[in-house]
Amino acid sequence: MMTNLYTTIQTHSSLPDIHQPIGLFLDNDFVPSSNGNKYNSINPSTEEIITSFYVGNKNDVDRAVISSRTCFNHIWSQTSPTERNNLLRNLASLIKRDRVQLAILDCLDAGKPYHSNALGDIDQVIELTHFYSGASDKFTVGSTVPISKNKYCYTREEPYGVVALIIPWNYPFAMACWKIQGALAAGNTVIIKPSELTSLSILYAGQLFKEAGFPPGVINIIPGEGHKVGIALANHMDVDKISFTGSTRVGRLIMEYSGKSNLKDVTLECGGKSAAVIFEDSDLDIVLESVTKGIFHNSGQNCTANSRIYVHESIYEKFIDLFKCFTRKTYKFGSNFDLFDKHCTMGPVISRIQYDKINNFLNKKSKKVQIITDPINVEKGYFIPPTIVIDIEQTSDLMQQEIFGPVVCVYKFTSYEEAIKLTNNSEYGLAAMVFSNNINTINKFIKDVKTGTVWINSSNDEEISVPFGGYKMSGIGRELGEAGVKSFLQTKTVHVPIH
Ligand SMILES: NC(=O)C1=CN([C@@H]2O[C@H](COP(=O)(O)OP(=O)(O)OC[C@H]3O[C@@H](n4cnc5c(N)ncnc54)[C@H](O)[C@@H]3O)[C@@H](O)[C@H]2O)C=CC1
Ligand code: BAL
Repeated sequence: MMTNLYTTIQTHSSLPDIHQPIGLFLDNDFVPSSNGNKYNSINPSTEEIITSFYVGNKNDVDRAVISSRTCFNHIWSQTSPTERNNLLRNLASLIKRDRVQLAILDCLDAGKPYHSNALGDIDQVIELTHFYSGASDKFTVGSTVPISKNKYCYTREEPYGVVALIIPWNYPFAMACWKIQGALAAGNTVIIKPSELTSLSILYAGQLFKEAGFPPGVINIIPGEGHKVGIALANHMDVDKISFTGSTRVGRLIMEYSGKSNLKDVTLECGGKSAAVIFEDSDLDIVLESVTKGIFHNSGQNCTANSRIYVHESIYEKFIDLFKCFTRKTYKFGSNFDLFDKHCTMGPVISRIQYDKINNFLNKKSKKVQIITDPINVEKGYFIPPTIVIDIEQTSDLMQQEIFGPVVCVYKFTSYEEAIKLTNNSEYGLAAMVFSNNINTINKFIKDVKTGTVWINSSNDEEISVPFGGYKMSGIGRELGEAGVKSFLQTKTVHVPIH
């Protein structure tokens, strides 16, 4: 019997149907998994099945590693930086050509409002791919070190070889490309495991990698569950490097798997509980625009979401009133909760599990805590309205744990010293936002805060050309910019005598 490896996904009549691959992408072909197992993709706004797709297992991971290793040894390691740059440039054009299809898939699969979120995610990837299409001969250079009149040393920056990439569901296509493009520019072959919740856009992109001209085995895509495919990749003795984005809980496991297998290099982008600190001299229009986007964009499912807000006591009441109004005006579910509605700026959260987890956080709050939200009436879908929590204790779970939903805790402070102490009182250290018109306050905050990113009078306006990553338990290493290529290179030192 012929195995069907494609399906057609239909959306609105004004949008194209999608010719969707549903197999594993191995050696530039879509193939069934070795045991034939499939997983359903659920639309979080309707709870309906979009399609089902093949999910891999340890055998499929072994096949993928052999393919990636063979390709690395015999083909990809022989390519020049210019050839790699050209292939990435082709890829950028193809992603641009199929921007709408990719945005539709992330909209359906991850519940992203099509106009206000999904298209923007793909646009970021187009920019990123252009950026990295000039990277192979620029961010891969070593250095020359003078030693003495009889000797110098130089370093070569070399790819690891086979790298495994494990990504989450909050930005399905973007998170995949943040890693893939950098790893390829550095000259590695890659095996990517998307989240089992959101595998469609990266599978679709398998066709684009092939069309762009990447040889078979440069990019293999093995969808599947973390406890099967993820573990098999992280434990594999012939995977040279692993780059992971997701929860801190799983990030710790990835380190363990590396330690217990071949000590593969590890990059981790994990959780966050980022604080926005609003001083009394800040511009409240800028504050409102920034912190609402910083928590409610993508339904709060951002590792850098400003899920804690500390406000100076002198403007606290005023801020709460304005914040409520601005949120009501700006973050709206589409009419009939339709993600394709032009006015939709807020979607559901990803899954029933996340929906229950977020509601549990809210239900477990202590009596004195107040929740400001507008209840919604919806029959289907994992919709949680924007939720502002006040009168909350700094030590509570809501304040300390990553909720990963449209929930923000607001707390008042009286002095700079208290504000910075509260900000740094977190096991995470991904990002912080400071709002003030006083350059001295800002400079002091930048120096004192223990986070990998600081936004000044803004929040979550990402730039693909600068490093991104966390202090403390938010991770190890950096992505994006030059760092996003360097993290996929290892250094070889050469000692050169001069006789
Ligand atoms: N910082 C971030 O970007 C993200 C943070 N999270 C946090 O994690 C919480 C739980 O979300 P999950 O989807 O369960 O995240 P997760 O960390 O379990 O999943 C992320 C990726 O890791 C894989 N994975 C899971 N267990 C694995 C294992 N033992 N070995 C190897 N790979 C494994 C998953 O299949 C997925 O591809 C969220 O509520 C949020 O707090 C989730 C997604 C992204
Ligand atoms: N905006 C992409 C990374 C994150 O916030 O999860």
